[in-house]
Amino acid sequence: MTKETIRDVILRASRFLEDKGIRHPRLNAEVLLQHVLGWEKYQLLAEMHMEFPEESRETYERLIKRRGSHEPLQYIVGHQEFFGRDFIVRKGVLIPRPETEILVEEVCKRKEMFTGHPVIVDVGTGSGAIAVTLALEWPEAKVLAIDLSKDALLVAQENAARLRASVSFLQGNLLEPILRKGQRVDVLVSNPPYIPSEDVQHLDEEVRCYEPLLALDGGEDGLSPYRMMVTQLPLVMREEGPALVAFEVGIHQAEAVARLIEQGWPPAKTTIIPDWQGIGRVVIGWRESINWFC
Ligand SMILES: C[S@@+](CC[C@H](N)C(=O)[O-])C[C@H]1O[C@@H](n2cnc3c(N)ncnc32)[C@H](O)[C@@H]1O
Repeated sequence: MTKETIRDVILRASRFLEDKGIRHPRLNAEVLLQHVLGWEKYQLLAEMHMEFPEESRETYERLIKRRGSHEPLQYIVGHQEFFGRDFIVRKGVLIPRPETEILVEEVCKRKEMFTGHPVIVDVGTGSGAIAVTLALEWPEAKVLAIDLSKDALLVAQENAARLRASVSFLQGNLLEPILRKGQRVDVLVSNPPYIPSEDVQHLDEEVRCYEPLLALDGGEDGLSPYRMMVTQLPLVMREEGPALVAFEVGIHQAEAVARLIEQGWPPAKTTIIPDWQGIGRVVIGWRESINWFC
């Protein structure tokens, strides 16, 4: 009997994944095989006609079955790239999304507003993608990161350690740990749960059945976490000097969140940053430096 080549096995796995309704089945089949064999993409392409290594068959078929049940690829391989760095992810923590890179980019663009060692807080840190990236991209800053979920904080701490980022992690409800410490901050950044409760049931199976509900459900209209945080802005933002708030928001939420910031934290100005599809994705609120001697 002729043995199967790597290409044969990939094609069979792709067909299986396609039947299960997985988007980009071939890419998924290849990435999972690279993961099992510990190979780079170029090695896989170069060795397509090689005989499939029998000792890897059981593991590969098990992973393909998991993917066929719509478990996210990132949970199976255990990592996701964010802002050019590799982050560990596993069940219990949201997989960082490319849209969130816009949030980080917009914060980094505004570094010049601040001098010295500004205090940044990332609320709902999840895998730590935002906090760790900001700590590495803005080394002068002191970065704090909060999450309600112990599981998320464990992953975030692991990511900070692996990527050698200096971040202080706190467990608690939104800004409560900061209020408890009496800490004032210069920059507040957050990608909170923002899906309206009713809409959670309509999310893709991959998200709905595998990613943590705590990371998704933003209450009745999806705006509850913003409302809570905005109410606390006057108590947590530094009283003088420049200050910045940057929120990632869901579809059709940008205007409402901008109004919440303007009303809850006068005299803040706001701007909305669209994503690549033109959807308002990031809301920035800022207060310029107040010169009390003018
Ligand atoms: C949408 S995820 C964002 C994760 C990560 N920052 C990212 O952008 O990939 C929201 C995060 O907020 C956390 N969270 C939800 N409710 C919270 C609360 N009341 N206080 C603190 N964190 C909360 C969740 O555990 C989750 O990690």
